[in-house]
Amino acid sequence: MSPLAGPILTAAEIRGAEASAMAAGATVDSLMERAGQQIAVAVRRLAGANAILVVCGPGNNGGDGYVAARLLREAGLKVRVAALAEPKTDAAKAARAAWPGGVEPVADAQPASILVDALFGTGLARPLDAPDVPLPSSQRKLGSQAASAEQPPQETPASAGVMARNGAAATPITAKLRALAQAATLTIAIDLPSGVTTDDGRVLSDIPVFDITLALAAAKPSHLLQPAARHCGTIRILDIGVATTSAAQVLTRPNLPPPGPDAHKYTRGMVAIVAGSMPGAARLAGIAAMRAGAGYVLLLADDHSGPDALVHKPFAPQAIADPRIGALLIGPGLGRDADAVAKLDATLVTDHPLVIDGDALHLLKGNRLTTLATRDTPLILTPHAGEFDALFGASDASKIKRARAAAVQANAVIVFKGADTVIAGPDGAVRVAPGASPWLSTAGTGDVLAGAIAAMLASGLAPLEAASAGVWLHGEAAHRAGAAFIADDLAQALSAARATE
Ligand SMILES: NC(=O)C1=CN([C@@H]2O[C@H](COP(=O)(O)OP(=O)(O)OC[C@H]3O[C@@H](n4cnc5c(N)ncnc54)[C@H](O)[C@@H]3O)[C@@H](O)[C@H]2O)[C@H](O)CC1
Ligand SMILES: [K+]
Repeated sequence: MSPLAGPILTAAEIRGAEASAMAAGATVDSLMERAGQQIAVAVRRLAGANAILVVCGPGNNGGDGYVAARLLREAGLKVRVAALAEPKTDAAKAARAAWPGGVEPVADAQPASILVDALFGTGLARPLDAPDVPLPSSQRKLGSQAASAEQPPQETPASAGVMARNGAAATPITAKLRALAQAATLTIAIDLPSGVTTDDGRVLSDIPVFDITLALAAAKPSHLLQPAARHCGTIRILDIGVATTSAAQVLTRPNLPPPGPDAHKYTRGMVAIVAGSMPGAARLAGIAAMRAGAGYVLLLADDHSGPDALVHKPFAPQAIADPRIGALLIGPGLGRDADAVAKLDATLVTDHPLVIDGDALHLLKGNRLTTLATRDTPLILTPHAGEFDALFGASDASKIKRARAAAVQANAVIVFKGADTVIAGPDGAVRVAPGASPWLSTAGTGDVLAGAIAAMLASGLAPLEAASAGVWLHGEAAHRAGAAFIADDLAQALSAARATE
C-alpha cells in the first residue's frame, strides 16, 4: 500500500497494462486474486475487529470484492456480502462461487461498521440510478471506458434496489449507498468510488464521500480531478503486479537543492516582473519569487512600495532587455488597457523565458498566441478556468486532455490552475497536483504562484520542471499557512516550503 504518487492511467491505459500482464502469463483470475489479497490486507489493517459489509457489483470490481471478502473471512473477520446483480464476467463468477457465505441483495443489506464499496470501478458506464440511461455526451466522447466497457444494458433485478427496466421505481442505489455509508464508521472504495467516471473527474451519481480509496495498480485521473477526487478521501495505491507507465504523473515534491557555496544572486536567478494598473499583484508575485528562492527580483513599476529587497525600475524596453534576466513575468495586475497591451507587446519580442498570467492571458487571444507559439524560448502560461476558456475555448472534455491540447497549441507549458491543477507540456507530459488547500481560494494566490514559477524558471529549471516545482511549493506553502491565510501570508510561507527540500 503506497501513497498517491506515480503514473496516472486512464481506463483504456489500465486495460492495456492488464493485457500486457496477461500476455506475460497472468490471468484475469490471478490479477483479481492478487487485487483481492491486497485489498484484504489493507482492509484488515483499517478495520480492526469491526464487522465488514462488502457491496459487490456485476463486473470485476465486484469480483475483487468477493475475493477480499473471502480472504477477510478466512482471516477470522466478520464479513457479509451484498450484491447489486449477479456477476457477469467469468472471473467475477468464479470469485463469487469461491465466497463461502451468503449474498444478500444490496437493497436489503443492513449496514456494518466498515463499508467496502466494490460496486463499480473502471467499467462504470452510466449513472448508478439509471442503468439504462445513455451517458452524457462528454463521456461518450472520451470513449475509453465508455466505448470498450459499454455492453448492452443488463437486466437489473428489482430486488437490487435500482430503477427496474419497466420503470418501476425501487430504492435508488445511491440513496442506499449513502445510507450504508452514513451508518458506517469507515468507508472504503475499491479502485474508485462507485459512481465516478475514471478519466475525467466527473461524478455521475449522488454518492457519498469515502474515507479511503484503494486504487488498484495505479492512480486514475478521477483520483485527482475534481469533483470526483473529493469523493475518494485518502487514496492508497495497491500493487497488484501490473506494470504501469504513463506520460501523466502525480505531482510530487521536487528536488530543489539549496544554493551551492559559490552561489550569488544571479546564479540563483533574476526575475523581472512587469507591473500594471494593480501594482499590488505584481508586488505579491515579486515577494513570492524571492521567497521561492530567486536571487534578484526586479519590479518594473512606477511606485516604490513593497519590501526593500525588491528592486524597482519604471517599465521601459531597455529595462527588460537586461541579459541577466532569467525569467520575465507579465500578467498579475497588468490590466487590459492600451498601456497593458504596449507592455505585453514589448515583452513578447524579448527572448527571455516567459511566464504569462492573469490579464496578459486575455490579451494573448488570437494573433499574439499564434505568434507566441513560434517562439522557441521557454514559455509557461498559468490560466485559471476562466482565463483558459477565454484563451483556448470552453469544452467539457477532461482537464488533462484540455491542458495537453492547449500546450500543443501554444507550444508552451500550461499550468491549468484550480483545485486540481494540471500541468502539461507540448510533448504530452502531464503532472496533476493532488489535494490543494481549499484556503487557496482567495485573492492574490495566483499572483503568488506566478512569482514562484518565475523563480523556478529563472533558476534554470526546464519549463515543465519549473512549473511543477512552483505548483508544489505553492501547495506546500498553503498547507503550512493553515486556515484563512491571505496571499501575503502564502508568499511568506514559501520560504518554509522551500526549506523542506
Ligand atoms: N486494472 C486491473 O489491472 C485490474 C482490475 N480489476 C478490477 O476490475 C475493475 C474493472 O472491471 P470491469 O468488469 O471492467 O468493470 P466494473 O466492475 O467497474 O463494472 C462493469 C460492469 O458493470 C456494468 N455497468 C457499468 N455501469 C453500470 C451502472 N451504472 N449500472 C449498472 N451496471 C453498470 C457494465 O456493463 C459491466 O458489466 C477495476 O476497477 C478493478 O476493480 C481486476 O479485478 C484485476 C485487475
Ligand atoms: K468501487
